[in-house]
Amino acid sequence: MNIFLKGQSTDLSAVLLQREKRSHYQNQLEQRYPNKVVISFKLNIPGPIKNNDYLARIFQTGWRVLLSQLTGQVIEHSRMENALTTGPEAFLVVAGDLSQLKQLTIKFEDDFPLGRLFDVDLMAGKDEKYQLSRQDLGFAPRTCLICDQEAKSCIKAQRHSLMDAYQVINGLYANYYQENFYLFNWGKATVINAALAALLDEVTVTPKPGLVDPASNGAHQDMTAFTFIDSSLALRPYFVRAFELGQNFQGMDLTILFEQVRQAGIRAEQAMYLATKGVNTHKGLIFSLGIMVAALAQVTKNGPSRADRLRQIIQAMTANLLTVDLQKGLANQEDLTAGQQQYQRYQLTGIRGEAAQAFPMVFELALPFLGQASGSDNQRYLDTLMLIAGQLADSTLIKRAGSPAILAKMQAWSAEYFALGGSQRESGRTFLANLDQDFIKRNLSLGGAADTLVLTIFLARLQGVV
Ligand SMILES: CC(C)(COP(=O)(O)OP(=O)(O)OC[C@H]1O[C@@H](n2cnc3c(N)ncnc32)[C@H](O)[C@@H]1O)[C@@H](O)C(=O)NCCC(=O)NCCS
Ligand SMILES: Nc1ncnc2c1ncn2[C@@H]1O[C@H](COP(=O)(O)OP(=O)(O)OP(=O)(O)O)[C@@H](O)[C@H]1O
Repeated sequence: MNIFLKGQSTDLSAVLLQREKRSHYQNQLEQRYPNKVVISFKLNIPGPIKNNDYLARIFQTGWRVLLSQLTGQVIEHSRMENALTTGPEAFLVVAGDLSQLKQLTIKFEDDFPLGRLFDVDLMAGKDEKYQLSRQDLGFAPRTCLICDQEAKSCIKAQRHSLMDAYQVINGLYANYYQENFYLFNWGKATVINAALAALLDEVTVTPKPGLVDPASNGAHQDMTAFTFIDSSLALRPYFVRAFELGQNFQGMDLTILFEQVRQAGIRAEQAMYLATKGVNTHKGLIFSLGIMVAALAQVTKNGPSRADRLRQIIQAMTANLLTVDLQKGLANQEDLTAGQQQYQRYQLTGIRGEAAQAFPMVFELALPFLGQASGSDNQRYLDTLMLIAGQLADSTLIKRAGSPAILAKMQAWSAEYFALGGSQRESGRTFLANLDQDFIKRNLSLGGAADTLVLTIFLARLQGVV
């Protein structure tokens, strides 16, 4: 893959002019916010092509990652220019200590896999040291993209060809956005924020067939979008707990970690019912997102990791799940849950099967799709939801329809939606609005697909692709 085949060329004079503009703007910001730190954030791409869809994607990913590292720091102002042929660039004004912030941005440039493609500059007006260099803080100067020498000396000596640089950048791009994607060792605050944001994102997506959204409570009489807000916030301590359980777990037998999360999940269900006055808003997600958060914390506890390792942890955690819940469980219980009934009647494993296979719908279908989808966030999420709904054995949908025959119909509705252009076209949007009305009339809902979308958004946020 070569990401430099498209895009408008720029030239040295445009680059120099833009540098002037940046420096002018940075000074203006310094005057306006004399006690704050001004961060200038841009890509650092050699050659004439400095902006195109691929480079913009890298930029957005980096921006997301940087912002997520700044959680807790007050951001006073930000500005972003995406469309410049000289490359996308952005500014942030942040409250905080200059040297701490500099360390954070050095970590971003050095440890984040796409970080070497960025240039992050910091300035603080009041500080004695107006700008800090890497060397001031005891860090080595930036190394060249291609070899281990100092970047400045390679540039000066013109040691490498542009093609060599392109090859490295193409490699970084392919490596980062591949299916087996990179997982940064995010830390608790970032992961919990991503989980809560994903819950709130999903309920905000409109119009979803039969589901609760801000415009309609769909085929759910007992809840509105507000109920989901209350429920999401009530789950915060549970996700913190799930993260801590995952991070602290030491043993070899990961089914024990799963049991610990499940115990916490049972308490979280009570917290949910208390917050929603007895309504089931997030039962499925207490289970699936709890597993995901704990597994992520476990797999990144000693440093960055990758999606396939995360999936291995999830599989190991849930190794006994189907046997315990669906085989032994059925023999001992009188009141079977919807999921258990569906296993008994149709051998469908539902949410437990998804978890035991480490969420193939999320990792193999929805995430790669969302990463490439275009349009507004709402459009990308609607398309992703409809893609999931066309393929998932959603136990909520089956329960409400009274038969798994609904799955073939759902597959056909999903295919029709995409044939009509999906969220990008008026015809697709009209189809979806009608489907929503139809679902409401027939009391159908897509609870499992909605949950799968939440898991997808959670990971996409951490990956930086939304
Ligand atoms: C496994 C869970 C989700 C219960 O499943 P149950 O059989 O009651 O319900 P059911 O199968 O209908 O699904 C529950 C929810 O999962 C979601 N869902 C449904 N189908 C799917 C699917 N194919 N993929 C992903 N999510 C799905 C929906 O939101 C649905 O409402 C969980 O609540 C549980 O383990 N309950 C037992 C008590 C417990 O241990 N609680 C603590 C939970 S950690
Ligand atoms: N935006 C959403 N709107 C509605 N349901 C959602 C939404 N997002 C996720 N869901 C999931 O759908 C489930 C709700 O489905 P449903 O109302 O059929 O479940 P139930 O409470 O088990 O059944 P019933 O309401 O028939 O007693 C929730 O547990 C939740 O996980």
